Amino acid sequence: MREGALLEARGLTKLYGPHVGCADVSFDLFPGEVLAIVGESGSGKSTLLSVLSTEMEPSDGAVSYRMRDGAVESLFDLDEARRRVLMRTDWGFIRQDAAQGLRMRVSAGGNVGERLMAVGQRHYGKIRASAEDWLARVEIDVARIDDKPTTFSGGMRQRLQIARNLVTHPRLVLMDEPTSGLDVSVQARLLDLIRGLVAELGLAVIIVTHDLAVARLLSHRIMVMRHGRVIETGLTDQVLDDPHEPYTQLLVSSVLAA
Ligand SMILES: Nc1ncnc2c1ncn2[C@@H]1O[C@H](COP(=O)(O)OP(=O)(O)OP(=O)(O)O)[C@@H](O)[C@H]1O
Repeated sequence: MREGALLEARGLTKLYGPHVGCADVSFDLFPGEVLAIVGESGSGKSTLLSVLSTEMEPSDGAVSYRMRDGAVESLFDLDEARRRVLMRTDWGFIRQDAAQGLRMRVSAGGNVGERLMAVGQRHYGKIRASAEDWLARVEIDVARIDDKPTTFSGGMRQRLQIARNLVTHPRLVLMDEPTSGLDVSVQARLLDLIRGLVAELGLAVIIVTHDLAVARLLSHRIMVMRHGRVIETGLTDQVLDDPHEPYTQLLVSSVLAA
C-alpha cells in the first residue's frame, strides 16, 4: 500500500452472471480526501460502492485498508466480527434512501446513540448528551430527540443519517447519492452541511453521484465510470473543466442524461 494511503482498491471486478457490474477498478484514497464516482445510470457506481462497503464480495480484486492502529488489512479477509466493528466505528455509509440507513421505528436520539453503544458506550447520560450535540450539529431541533424519523422531512432524515454516521468519528464515509430526491433548496443546504463537516472532521469520503455539480462542490478527485470501467480520473476541476475522454465531454456538456 502506498505510504500514507487510507484505502487501496486493486482490480475490483463484480460480475452478475455474464453481466459486468464493475470491472478492474483500482484507486488509492488518502485521509481527508473526497473522491467522487460519477457516470450514467448503469455505469457501475452502486456496484462499486456495494463492493467497497463489503456488502458484496467482488468476483476479483482486493481492497486494503489502514486500520486505526496503523495495520493494513485486506477487507475481504477480515472475519465477520472485525468487519462489522470496522463498519460501525471507523466507516460510515450514508444512503440515498434514509429509510435504509436509519432505524425508522427508533427515536432520533436512539438512532445516534445506537452507534455509540455499538462501540461500547454504556453511560446513558453521556450517550444522550452526544446525541443532543450531534442533532444540533446537523441542525435538527434538539426538542425532536424523542421523535421517530418517520415524522421527519426528507432533508431532516438525511441530516439524521449524517449524525448517526459521524458520532463515532469515522475516518471514511461512503455516500450514495446523498442529496438526490430532495428539493433543490434542501439539497443546497445539505451539501453545505456535508462540505463543512467533511472539512472540519478531515473525513475521507467516497461519494457516488450522477450530479456533476455535487461532485464539483464536494470532491477533490473524480472517477468517471462507463460500462463498469473507470474511463477517466483526475483532479475534479481538471476533469470537469478539461475532460479528455469523449464520453466525459458528453457528460460534462449534459448531452447525456446522467
Ligand atoms: N443484481 C444485479 N443483477 C444483474 N445485473 C445487475 C445487478 N445489479 C446491477 N446490475 C448491472 O450492473 C451494471 C451496473 O449497475 P449499477 O447499478 O452498479 O450502476 P449505477 O451506475 O449505480 O446505476 P444507477 O445510478 O442507476 O444506480 C448495470 O449493467 C446493471 O444492469
